[in-house]
Amino acid sequence: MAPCPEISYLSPMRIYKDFLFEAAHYLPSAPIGHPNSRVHGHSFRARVVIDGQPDAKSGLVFHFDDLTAAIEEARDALDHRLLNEIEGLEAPTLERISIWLWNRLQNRVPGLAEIQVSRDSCNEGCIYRGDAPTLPHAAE
Ligand SMILES: Nc1nc2c(c(=O)[nH]1)N=C([C@H](O)[C@H](O)COP(=O)(O)OP(=O)(O)OP(=O)(O)O)CN2
Ligand SMILES: [Zn+2]
Repeated sequence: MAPCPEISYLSPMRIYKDFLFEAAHYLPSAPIGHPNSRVHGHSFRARVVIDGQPDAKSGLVFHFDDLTAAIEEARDALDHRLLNEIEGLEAPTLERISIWLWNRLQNRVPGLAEIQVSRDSCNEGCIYRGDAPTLPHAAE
């Protein structure tokens, strides 16, 4: 039977690495006077997930040293910054940060499957799995 094109193949092996960054932002779409419209800071947690099969010889899907190097470059661009000043993050929501990280890492991380960005302090997060069919923007 032919596979259903709407259900993507899920690899049986996933590896991931988490990293933290602290950053300031404001949400330009917030109403004037709302706390979200003023500069404030968050502690963010991000997770980079890779799908793949372990190499027959090395046993590795992707070496964590190489993943760490890619992450460090992206983390350095975010940590202790005003996110709104970063190209592509003019509206720095969890959703936009997830997309930004995906775009930043996809050429350096083979098998990139998912980016998660969360704020543990308020139990909120975003999971992004890369380019997908365009969805309506509920908040616009
Ligand atoms: N869908 C989304 N909604 C909101 C986002 C977002 O990224 N995606 N972001 C915000 C603001 O960043 C807002 O500052 C979050 O505020 P809140 O949930 O009240 O959390 P705190 O400011 O209390 O966070 P602390 O880190 O605990 O100070 C709003 N909506
Ligand atoms: Zn905020």
